[in-house]
Amino acid sequence: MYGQGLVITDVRLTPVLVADPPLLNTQGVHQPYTPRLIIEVVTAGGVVGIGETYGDGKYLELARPFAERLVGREVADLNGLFTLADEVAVDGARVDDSVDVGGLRGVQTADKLRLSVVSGFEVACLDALGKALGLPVHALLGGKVRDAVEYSAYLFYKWAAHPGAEGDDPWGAALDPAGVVAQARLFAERYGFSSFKLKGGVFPPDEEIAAIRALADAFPGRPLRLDPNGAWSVETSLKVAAELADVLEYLEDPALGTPAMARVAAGTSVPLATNMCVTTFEEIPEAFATGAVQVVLSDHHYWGGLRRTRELAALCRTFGVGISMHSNTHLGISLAAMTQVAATVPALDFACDSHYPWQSEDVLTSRTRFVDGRVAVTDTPGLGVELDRDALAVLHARWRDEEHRAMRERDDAAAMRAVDPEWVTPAVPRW
Ligand SMILES: O=C([O-])C(=O)C[C@H](O)[C@@H](O)C(=O)[O-]
Ligand SMILES: [Mg+2]
Repeated sequence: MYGQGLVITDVRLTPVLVADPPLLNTQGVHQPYTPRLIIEVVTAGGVVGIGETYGDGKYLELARPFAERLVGREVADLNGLFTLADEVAVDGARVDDSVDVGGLRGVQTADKLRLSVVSGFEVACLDALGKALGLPVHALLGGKVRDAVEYSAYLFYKWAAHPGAEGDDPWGAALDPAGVVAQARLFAERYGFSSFKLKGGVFPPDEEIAAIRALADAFPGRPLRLDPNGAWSVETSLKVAAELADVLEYLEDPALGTPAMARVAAGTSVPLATNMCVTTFEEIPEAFATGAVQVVLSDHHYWGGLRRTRELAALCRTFGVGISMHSNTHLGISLAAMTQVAATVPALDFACDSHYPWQSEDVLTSRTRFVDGRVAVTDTPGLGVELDRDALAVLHARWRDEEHRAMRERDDAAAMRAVDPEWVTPAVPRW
């Protein structure tokens, strides 16, 4: 025991549904609302630490028994979170080796499910510990090596609005090269981003090549990335890589799985990045030994938190592999967590991904700002952000609302069936 004040006396779990625009990916389209889980860890000393993670049913059913076990432990016992997680049984039906349908996030193992839950609690414990000690989270991780973290604009093909919605959303449609460039200009104007990632795998590769070319013309010399989420064959990947070699900073998950990625890597000088074939420590040896990836896009949610992200960074550095960050739909708590850990990683050579600009709603008292494409690293104790309980209540009420029950599970293919009743998740490779 370090001190009675650090003992966890209560854990609050609040699932929420967050508005999400109709962003297209190779599996379908984002639903109007997406689930997230907000975690609050309360200490005997009266400090509340906050964390955030995925909110679909398979995460909630692990988070609840995990939260019960946490009461009586200390927020400083971060290593203990992992042994505790092993005690929580994972329903075998939730686990298979296929790519996670909703999230395009690589394999779905029991361990990875557990880690995705632990990560939210680890962040909440770090926030509480930092607040109790008067230290920012980055100091608990060893200290920041930069004062701001650079993010990249995350461009999506999208419809003007969700089916049945009244009027267009503030972003409008982006379904061709001109639409993609217009969206990129909005990102550059509103947030100052200077690198751009396009979510691909939506249209035939030639159309996506044209979109990247249009971006290269509109933003000469800026880093560009294309990510079809494994939708292409090795041959198609090599063709796209050859056509865009002069403008791509990297190609992200062009083909599915480490062997296919290794074959692509062997045939191109364009670096390959992944958040699909290397998403667990177990997948690293094969991928690094075969040269399948040159950049790993970490996601602290599924790697098991901020300290595990630093372990991953050390491994990448050892093997000469770059590191940056993947992002899925997330709120400001996770953006703060990403920023705090990214601030501590020495060789962060690529702007990180963030969906945050697409999220018009948040559970914080003030939205986090991007200035010149960067988020400032705060020295405020903990994560440096504050929960807005009213906003949390509103988003939770939506989650409870029977009308939105179907949205509690993210399912991009189901959302697509609203306009194309025949739609099923496409077989891979799609092209
Ligand atoms: O590969 C990626 O970067 C992602 O998986 C990010 C998101 O899942 C994105 O594809 C999405 O939400 O449609
Ligand atoms: Mg990706």
